[in-house]
Amino acid sequence: MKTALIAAQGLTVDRPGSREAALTNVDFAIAPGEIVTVVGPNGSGKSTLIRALLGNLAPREGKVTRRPGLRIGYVPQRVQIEQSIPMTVRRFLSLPRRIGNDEAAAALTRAGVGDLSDRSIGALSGGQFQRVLLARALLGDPQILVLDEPTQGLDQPGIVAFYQLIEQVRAETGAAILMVSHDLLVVMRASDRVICLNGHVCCEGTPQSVGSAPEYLALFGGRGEGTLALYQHQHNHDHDHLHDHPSQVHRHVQHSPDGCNHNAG
Ligand SMILES: Nc1ncnc2c1ncn2[C@@H]1O[C@H](COP(=O)(O)OP(=O)(O)OP(=O)(O)O)[C@@H](O)[C@H]1O
Repeated sequence: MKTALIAAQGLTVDRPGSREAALTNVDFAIAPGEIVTVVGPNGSGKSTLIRALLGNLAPREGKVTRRPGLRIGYVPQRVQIEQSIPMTVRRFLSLPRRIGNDEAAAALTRAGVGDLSDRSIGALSGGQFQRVLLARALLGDPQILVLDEPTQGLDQPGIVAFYQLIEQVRAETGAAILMVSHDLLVVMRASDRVICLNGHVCCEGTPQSVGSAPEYLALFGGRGEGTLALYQHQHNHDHDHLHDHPSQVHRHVQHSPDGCNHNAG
């Protein structure tokens, strides 16, 4: 792997205010331009991993290394905006750091919402607001974009459109993408790697081809083709036949004694 932008070795992180681990012995690395999707059920430690990688949470054991001077763009899981406070999109982009009009316009255009600058934040749809958050994360020309469940609350066409946008951002800027999703089945197809978390790294691999699931293509009416993939990871299957299909291989890293309990394939 090219020199990682962010790497972690043997990361064990406690739940806040507790000596109980939210994450145990996690190794992680993301290279420049790579798209990595972290999936896992609720409470599996996805946000904890992101916070530890960003340096916002100190690990009990292990270490995190970030490339010196690394520019990170972060799209948070939830942002509480007081609807009654009148604030335009343009002004929102200047919080907390004042930015110039050209920079704001470029970021909004790149996020596909170049026409929303003067709109009130409170009047945006969920999908528009996500794009404004993305625009804000793009300010400062990040080398890596970190998105914590960015498609939460979007409908399926909205998810497809958002993933297409992210692919475009990667193509145009070369930024690496680290995306978190609680959806165990559907991931962004452009992901170079999918990491399945359940308190530890349960398994990782490439996303499965959506072409193998005609009912899924039917569901999306073709709109998801090339964008979404099913990620199958039954834990009771035979791996031997996968050697003929390298694109379908995933690697089981470690099992907890009581199993991963999230068979979703
Ligand atoms: N502020 C907190 N105080 C106490 N426990 C917490 C706190 N934040 C997270 N935890 C616990 O740490 C564990 C991991 O939580 P985390 O938010 O990382 O999971 P997640 O995979 O991101 O979940 P979700 O999909 O629901 O966002 C959970 O058991 C959770 O209850």
